[in-house]
Amino acid sequence: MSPADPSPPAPRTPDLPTDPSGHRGRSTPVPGDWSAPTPDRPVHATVLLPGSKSLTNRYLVLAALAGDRSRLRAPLRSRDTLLMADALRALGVRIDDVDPDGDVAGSVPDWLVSPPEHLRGDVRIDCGLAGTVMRFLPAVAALARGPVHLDGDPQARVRPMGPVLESLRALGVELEDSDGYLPLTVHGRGSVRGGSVTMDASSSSQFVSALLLAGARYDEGITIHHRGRPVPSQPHILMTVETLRDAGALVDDSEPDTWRVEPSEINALDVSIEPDLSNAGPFVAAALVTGGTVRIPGWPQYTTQAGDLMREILDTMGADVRLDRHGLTVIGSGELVGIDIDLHDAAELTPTVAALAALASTPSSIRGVAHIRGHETDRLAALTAELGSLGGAVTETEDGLRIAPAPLHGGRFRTYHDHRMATAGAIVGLRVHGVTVEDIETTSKTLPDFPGLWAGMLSGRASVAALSPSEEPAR
Ligand SMILES: O=C(O)C1=C[C@@H](OP(=O)(O)O)[C@@H](O)[C@H](O)C1
Ligand SMILES: C=C(OP(=O)(O)O)C(=O)O
Repeated sequence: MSPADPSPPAPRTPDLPTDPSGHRGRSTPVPGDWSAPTPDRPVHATVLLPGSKSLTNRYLVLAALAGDRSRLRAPLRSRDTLLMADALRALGVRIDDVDPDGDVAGSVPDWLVSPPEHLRGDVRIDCGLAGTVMRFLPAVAALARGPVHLDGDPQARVRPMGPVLESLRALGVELEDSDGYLPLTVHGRGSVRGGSVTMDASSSSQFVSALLLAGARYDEGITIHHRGRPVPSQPHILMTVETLRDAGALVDDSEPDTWRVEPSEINALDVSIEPDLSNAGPFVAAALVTGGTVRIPGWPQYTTQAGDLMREILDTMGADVRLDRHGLTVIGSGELVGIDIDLHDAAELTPTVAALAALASTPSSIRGVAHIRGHETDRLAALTAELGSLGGAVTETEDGLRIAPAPLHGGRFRTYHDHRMATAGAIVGLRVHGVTVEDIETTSKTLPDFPGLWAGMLSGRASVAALSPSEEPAR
């Protein structure tokens, strides 16, 4: 549990959910909306999920800064990782598709990443709405030779970046920003002095990860001290530390709120990317909601992914959850109870847990996630508005949500350019007829073809294999 987590600095102009008609409650479906399927029987499926966004983008950055060519096996190819790859290509990194070794069913090409001798400047980088791109790349761009301009989607311009930018300045980097936000220009000089810096990382763990990932290549390495309210999403910092160690960097994370990376070469990597466990959330949730069975092959037995917390969440909310060396199996009983949980360490799961909570038979409380007001949208306001518009009894608190049981009805679920809002709408639709989701394509931020995967899970098509009855784990 994290200590009380009142609001960290809010995004500049929060993308507050407002209905253009000025009305709360049911809004009318719009042509092009996605009709969330409501299955008439329990789901029984094995779902092959693509790689982790967070691991793919960390390994891409490290491979770009390495001394030799790296191989990323089964990387995620979604908007966030393709933007990262394109940004690194613009800086002079070569990234080629190669066939994976062996004929692995459902596999995607590997990436071979060849770093240039020097990163080049005079380039423009589109960050889209990717926190990992907009936060990680300024620290990399500082090593380029020449100016690097970064901008993104209109919603990206309100996501906080100030602490990472101020820290770079303190480490000797020249940059022009928009008062702590995109757009910005980093004037790369080919090297960065580095050293010690104190920052407030209470609005995003990505500020710490950004400096750590590039810090081994700074002349004096980097030491980061955090001062402020607790840093959220801490498993993501451990992920950064472990990926750096995979690349041979010396990292000291033994002191709370302090991280040190020694200056060193970054070794070439040959790594397999784990499936994305946060993206697995809505799929394993389907077992709980429908009283079925969903199996995710390749769910790691050890991981730094925050999404691994789904196992505990589903167990608490009523599922039978089994992890073995083949992967994860979640078996729903038809019962779905509420949860009282601090999601400070796994904040990106909030929309999934909130959707489950709205379907639960007892009340729920989600705490410790004030900072997700600066995620893709103000997720606390968005979830309150959208679950509420379907009849949900949702109260926004200073650092989370309280959700009481209430009969839900169909209606339009707006998504605010937020992939996890879209998948939250899909979860509710599993049990509530007539839910339509606005802009389902926004899921492509971290998941290629979510509608296809979802339909496949419900019907046994595509890259999803229905379990034969003999394979079904005993209840
Ligand atoms: O470093 C990363 O890959 C991420 C860190 C977390 O960000 P916050 O610390 O801003 O929550 C997480 O929510 C995000 O989805 C991915
Ligand atoms: C917060 C998220 O993304 P980002 O990496 O853009 O911060 C998320 O994926 O839930």
